[in-house]
Amino acid sequence: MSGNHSYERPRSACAPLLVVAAIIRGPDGRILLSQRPAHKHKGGCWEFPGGKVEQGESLADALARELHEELGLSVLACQPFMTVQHDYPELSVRLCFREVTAFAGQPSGREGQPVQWFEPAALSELDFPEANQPVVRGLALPDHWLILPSPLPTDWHDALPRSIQAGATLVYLRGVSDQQQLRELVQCCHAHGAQALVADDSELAQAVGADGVHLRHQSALARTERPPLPWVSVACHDAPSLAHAQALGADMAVLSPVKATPTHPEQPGMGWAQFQTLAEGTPIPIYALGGVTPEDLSAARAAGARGVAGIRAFWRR
Ligand SMILES: Nc1nc2c([nH]c(=O)n2[C@@H]2O[C@H](COP(=O)(O)OP(=O)(O)OP(=O)(O)O)[C@@H](O)[C@H]2O)c(=O)[nH]1
Repeated sequence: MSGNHSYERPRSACAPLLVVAAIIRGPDGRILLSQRPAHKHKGGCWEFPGGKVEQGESLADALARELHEELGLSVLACQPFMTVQHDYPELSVRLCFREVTAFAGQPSGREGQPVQWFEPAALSELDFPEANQPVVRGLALPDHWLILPSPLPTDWHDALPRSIQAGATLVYLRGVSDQQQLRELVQCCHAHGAQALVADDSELAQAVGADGVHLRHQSALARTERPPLPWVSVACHDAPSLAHAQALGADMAVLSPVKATPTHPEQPGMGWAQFQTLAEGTPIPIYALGGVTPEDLSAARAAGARGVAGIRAFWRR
């Protein structure tokens, strides 16, 4: 904690307040949260432990300092998770979330703040600062998103479970028109612990037992309401489509193309810098698509993505 407890928007500059916050998972998968003191901005809300980055301090140093001061923990390893920019009426914040993958010490609220471990599924019931919503939703999503190759490879009975086991626990079942085959694909996803989305059609999703829909670009633009399903994703290419995904109440967006792909070599790709600008302006978990492989996860996270999506590079034959 720094000594300055004021949270008024600085009069001279409107640069967002830079904050680093930690997603700390215990060995049992629960997540550590602390409760903000009543007198502070967003007092009484649960938060991911952290605080303001001081002048000249790196994010890693700020995180290490805050977790030591607030919880008595030493950070041994961490990686970017998501970056969220949010405008409260009274101040703008740029929240850099880091996933702490190794730490030493027993956490305790060293400043008298309540701290508690929560099951990930319990987070959606808690009162968080508004800026945290994309992260709370993002925590329920996987790092990897698999888009089914089309036409469906004949060896899918082996390759789909292998791809899910490699981490793609969200699967977009595209390009399959046969309902019976779609049902089998959904069952295969569920049997291996993955959720399944179908393209655009919520009635079809319900008929085949899928968990949601992925709205293609034009189909999303033609809608004014969110389909009534647990998961809704939207294909986006620019700021207006991301804004529309947000207005629909989508749970996530897939932003493409990040890089040129063999199928669309004429499209140059927006690159990570533009991706970052778009992702940070959008309060929805965003997946990077287009010439991206599972190995791009760190670059994608550093650019504010929740994860990476793809076809061939995510398909394990
Ligand atoms: N630490 C933390 N801050 C958050 C989260 N979400 C969120 O909107 N914030 C906002 O980010 C800002 C962080 O400031 P802070 O009060 O925690 O900073 P600090 O530890 O340096 O405290 P200080 O005021 O005692 O110097 C606050 O405006 C807070 O409302 C979160 O999950 N964790």
